[in-house]
Amino acid sequence: MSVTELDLLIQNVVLAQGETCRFRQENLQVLRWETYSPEEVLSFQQKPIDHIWERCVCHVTEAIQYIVEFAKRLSGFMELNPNDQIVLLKAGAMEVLLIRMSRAFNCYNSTVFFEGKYAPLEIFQSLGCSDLIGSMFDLCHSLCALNLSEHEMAFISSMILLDPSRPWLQDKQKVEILHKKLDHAFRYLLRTSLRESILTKLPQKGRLLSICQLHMEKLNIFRQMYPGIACERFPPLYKELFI
Ligand SMILES: CCS(=O)(=O)c1ccc(CC(=O)Nc2nc(-c3ccccc3)c(C(=O)c3ccccc3CC(C)C)s2)cc1
Repeated sequence: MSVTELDLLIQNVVLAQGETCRFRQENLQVLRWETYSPEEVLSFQQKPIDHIWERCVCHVTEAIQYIVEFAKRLSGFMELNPNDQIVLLKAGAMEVLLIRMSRAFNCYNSTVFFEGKYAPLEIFQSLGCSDLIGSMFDLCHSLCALNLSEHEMAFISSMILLDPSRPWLQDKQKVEILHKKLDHAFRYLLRTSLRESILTKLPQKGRLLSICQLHMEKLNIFRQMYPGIACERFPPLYKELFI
C-alpha cells in the first residue's frame, strides 16, 4: 500500500468513528463527575428486573445502530455480499460496543455513563447478571489503562468488525484483504505515533468473545424467566442480532 492509500484508509476509518458515536469523547469527559446519588442508585436497585433489562436493551440497541452505521462507512464493507455484512455485524457488533463503552467509563471511580449520569456497578444489580457486568467493568478498566485515542479505538473497532475468521462467511478472501489493509494502516499509525507498545496489551479476542457469550447466556436466562417481554418489548434489531 502506498502512503497516500494508507492515509486515505486512516482518514476513512477515523471519520467513520467520529461520525458514528452518539457522544463525543470530550462530552463524556465533561460529565464524568456527574454521578448518581446513593438514593438514586437505591431507586434503580428497587426497580423490577424486567424493567431494567428493557431499558438496558434499548440503550444497547441504540448504540448498536450507530455501530451498524460505522460498519457501512468503512471502505469495502458495502461492497461485501449482504450475507457477509450481516454475518460480520451479528458476530462483531457487541464486541465493538464493549470497546466503545470504555469511552464512557470513569476508571477513577469505576462508573459508566448511563441515562445521563455516571453509574456505579451496583446500579445494575437488579439485572441479575453481576458476573457479566463485573467482567465488563474489568474490561473497561483495562481499556482505560491503555488510554486509547479515538484513532486507535476506530481501528480496533474496524478490525473487530472486518474479521475474516468469523464463521459462515461466504467470501472470506474479500474480508481478509480488507482486514490486512486495516492491519497495515493501524501499524503505520501506531509507528508514526510511537504507540506500537499497545499492540501486546490490547484485549485478546477470546476475552471479548467470552463477555459476549456471557451476555447471550444472561439474555437466555432472562427470556426463560420472562418469555413474553423479550418477544414483545425488545427492539427488532436486538432480537435479530441476539435472539
Ligand atoms: C457506546 C457509544 S458512546 O457514544 O460512547 C455511549 C452512548 C450511550 C451511552 C449511555 C448508555 O447506553 N450506557 C450504557 N451502559 C451500559 C453498561 C451496562 C453495564 C456495564 C457497562 C455499561 C449499558 C448496557 O445496558 C450494556 C452495555 C453493553 C453490554 C451489556 C449491557 C447490559 C446488558 C444487560 C444489555 S447502556 C454511553 C456511551
